Amino acid sequence: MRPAPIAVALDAPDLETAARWASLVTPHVSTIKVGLELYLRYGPEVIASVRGASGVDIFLDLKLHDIPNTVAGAARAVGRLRPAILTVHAAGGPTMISEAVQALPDTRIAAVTVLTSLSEADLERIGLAGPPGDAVRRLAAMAVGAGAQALVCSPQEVAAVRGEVGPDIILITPGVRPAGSGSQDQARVATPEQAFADGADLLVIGRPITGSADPGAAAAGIAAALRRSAAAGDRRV
Ligand SMILES: O=C(O)c1cc(=O)[nH]c(=O)n1[C@@H]1O[C@H](COP(=O)(O)O)[C@@H](O)[C@H]1O
Repeated sequence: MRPAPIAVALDAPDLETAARWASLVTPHVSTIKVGLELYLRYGPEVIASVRGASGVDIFLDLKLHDIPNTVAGAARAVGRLRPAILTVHAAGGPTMISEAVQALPDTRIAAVTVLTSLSEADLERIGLAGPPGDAVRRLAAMAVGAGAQALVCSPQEVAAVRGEVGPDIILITPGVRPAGSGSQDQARVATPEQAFADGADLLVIGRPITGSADPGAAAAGIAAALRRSAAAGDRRV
C-alpha cells in the first residue's frame, strides 16, 4: 500500500524524539516535516537523523522571508539536504519567490499564504482586513505567477485556491484536526477527510499524531480514514 499523502510535523524538543516519531510514522505517510524548532537546535544533521534509511520525502519548513538575495542564498545553503519541499512566506513577494525557485530547481518551493493560526480578527489587526480567503487567494495567484510549484493554505480555503490556480499546483494544508481533536493554536481548521475531499494534495499533521500515545497507530488511523474517503469519492490515495 502506498503511504498516505500526509506530512507529519516533527515539532520535537530533541533529536531522539524526532527520530523515534519519524520511524513510527514513516511506514504510513509519504512525508515528514522538519521545522524551525528542530532545525534551529540541531542544524542540517537533523535531516539525516529523521530520514534514516527510509525513502520518505523531507519537507523542510523554514518559512524563509527576507530580501530576494538573502532568501536565494539560504535556499542554496540547504540544497545539499535534498528537501522535496522548502517553504517561503508568500508575503516576501514575487521576486523573492522566483529567486528561491531558481536557486533550488530540484526542490518544490511552497509559498505559505496566510498562516492557519490567524483568524479574520488577527488579519484585520495586521492590516489585511477581510475574509482570510481573499488574502489567501491573492497571495496564491501572485506566488504561482512568480513560479511557486506548491502553496500552503488552510483546508478552509483549499477548494477556492484550487479554483484559482488549477490542477497542477501542489496544495498543502496544515490546520488539520481529526473530529474530536482540539484545535490548539490553529484558527482555520478542518478534518483530514474534508481537506482531502476539497482538493488538498498533502495534509500537514503534527500534534494529533505526535501527541498521541502511539504515533504510529495515529498516523495509520488517519491514513486509513483518507483511503476510505478516497474510495467513496473519485480520488486515489
Ligand atoms: O508551513 C507550515 O507547515 C505551516 C503553515 C501554516 O500556515 N500553519 C501551520 O501550522 N504550519 C505548520 O504545520 C504544523 C501544524 O502542526 P499541528 O498544529 O501540531 O498539526 C506546524 O509544524 C506548523 O509549523
